[in-house]
Amino acid sequence: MDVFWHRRDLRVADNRGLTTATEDAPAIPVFVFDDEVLEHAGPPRVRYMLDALERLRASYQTLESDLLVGQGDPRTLIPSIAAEVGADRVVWNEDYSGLARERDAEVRLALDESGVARESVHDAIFHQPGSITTNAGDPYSVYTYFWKKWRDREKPAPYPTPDADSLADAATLESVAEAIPEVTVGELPSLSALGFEDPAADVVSAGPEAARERLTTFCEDAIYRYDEDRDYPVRSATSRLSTDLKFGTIGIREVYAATAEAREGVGGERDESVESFQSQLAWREFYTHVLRFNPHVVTENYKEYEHDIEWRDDPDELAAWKEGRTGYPIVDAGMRQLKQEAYMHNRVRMIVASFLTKDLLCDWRHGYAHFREYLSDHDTANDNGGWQWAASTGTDAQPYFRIFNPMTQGERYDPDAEYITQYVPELEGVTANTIHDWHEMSEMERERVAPDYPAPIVDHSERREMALAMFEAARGDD
Ligand SMILES: Cc1cc2nc3c(=O)[nH]c(=O)nc-3n(C[C@H](O)[C@H](O)[C@H](O)COP(=O)(O)OP(=O)(O)OC[C@H]3O[C@@H](n4cnc5c(N)ncnc54)[C@H](O)[C@@H]3O)c2cc1C
Repeated sequence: MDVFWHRRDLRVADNRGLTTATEDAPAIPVFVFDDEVLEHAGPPRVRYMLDALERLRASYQTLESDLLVGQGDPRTLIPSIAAEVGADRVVWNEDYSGLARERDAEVRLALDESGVARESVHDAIFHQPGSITTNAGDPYSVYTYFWKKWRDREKPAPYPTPDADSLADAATLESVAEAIPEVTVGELPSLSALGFEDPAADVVSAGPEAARERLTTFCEDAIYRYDEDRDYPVRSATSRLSTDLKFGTIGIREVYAATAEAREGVGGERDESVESFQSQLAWREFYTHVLRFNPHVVTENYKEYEHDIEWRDDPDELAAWKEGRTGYPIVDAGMRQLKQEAYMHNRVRMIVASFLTKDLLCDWRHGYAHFREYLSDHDTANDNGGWQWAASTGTDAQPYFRIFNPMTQGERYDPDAEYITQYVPELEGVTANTIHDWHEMSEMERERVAPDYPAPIVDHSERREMALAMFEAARGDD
């Protein structure tokens, strides 16, 4: 018998590790609530994860099996479970963050000591770290070159769902749960038992069925206007699959296969649009590779500057940003979408991140920590990549003087201020032109049209100059 250890792959379909584990012998599926991982989690993600686990268990039940659920340290629990069932092998899918890799190395060691074979496979991404490199064999630091190679590599088809015969029966799982006190059959702790409050946000529905529905709906229509519409937050032109991909409730091969099918027989702009979506999947893999080879980026700048960047870090300005009351409408709308939906549109993520780092001159680590707490799709690699890109400390090929103007960004990507007024009710009924001119209006005018909405907390042009000076000092420019 093999043990299959679920982590960020909460599904039975298109799961490479599960296919590997069920190849020669029936497998016993296990999930462990790891205290160390939970320390870094936020309520929206734990909510999604518990719901996804509920559905994972149901999938196993329809296959006449069940899910073993443990709580504690996988370094001891996984070897105990393996010993209890006399496992030939423990199998899992790779996780690429530094914390996960350290833990997995220790689990490997413990299994080696107890003489149980173990195997980990690459599942979450198509092309494993180290497989797409420069001609000199180094990992890419520039996305464009990475993308070209990623695009041209063959993409494997989805793995099949295992059948009932390839899984341990429920009675076998019961006997393990009876023998190990930290393990139950499928019993999931409540959010509060795990130390989390109910999230205030409306978290996206969890599990493979919901993910598949999002994928199907996206591939019917929005994928063909993705290239043109993806930057406009009100146009609903993106897939909303990020939380599903983070928890692996849908496999990357299944996602890609659906996009490849959508591409068949279409030409011109529709074809380009599908490719544009596929290139976002490549960004996800690019940042995974960056994190794998640079685990320090979680806390340190990816890019080296001559001197430390002297961030300003004003606590009141940071609080105004977090609460969505900076007086820059598109920024405030984004920050409020985050709190309401545990999600924010990509264009707006770029705008709020640029605003925090380049207008408030606040260290990207504060923004990253806030996103980590509130996003349901927080993913160390993507979140960190996004923040460091915006802060000019990351892999961006553009230099530090890429500074978004929050007013023109709002005007360009939300011309009718529909997104803004959806999340900033104080501006309801105010014309789009007035909203986009908010920074130029007199105090009296602002008071007249929207008395409850704040004046801009900083002057963008002044702050832009300060940001340039801050980066030039860090570069050691005269
Ligand atoms: C400051 C900042 C923080 C971010 N934090 C995260 C995060 O924690 N988790 C996360 O998944 N994405 C993050 N992103 C990337 C991007 O904003 C989200 O992936 C996207 O908005 C999710 O919506 P979607 O699923 O509808 O995306 P779609 O546009 O439909 O894209 C499909 C998938 O491709 C991947 N993807 C898309 N854009 C990117 C990107 N720029 N970088 C990496 N992967 C991408 C995601 O898995 C996404 O689900 C961040 C971006 C920025 C600028």
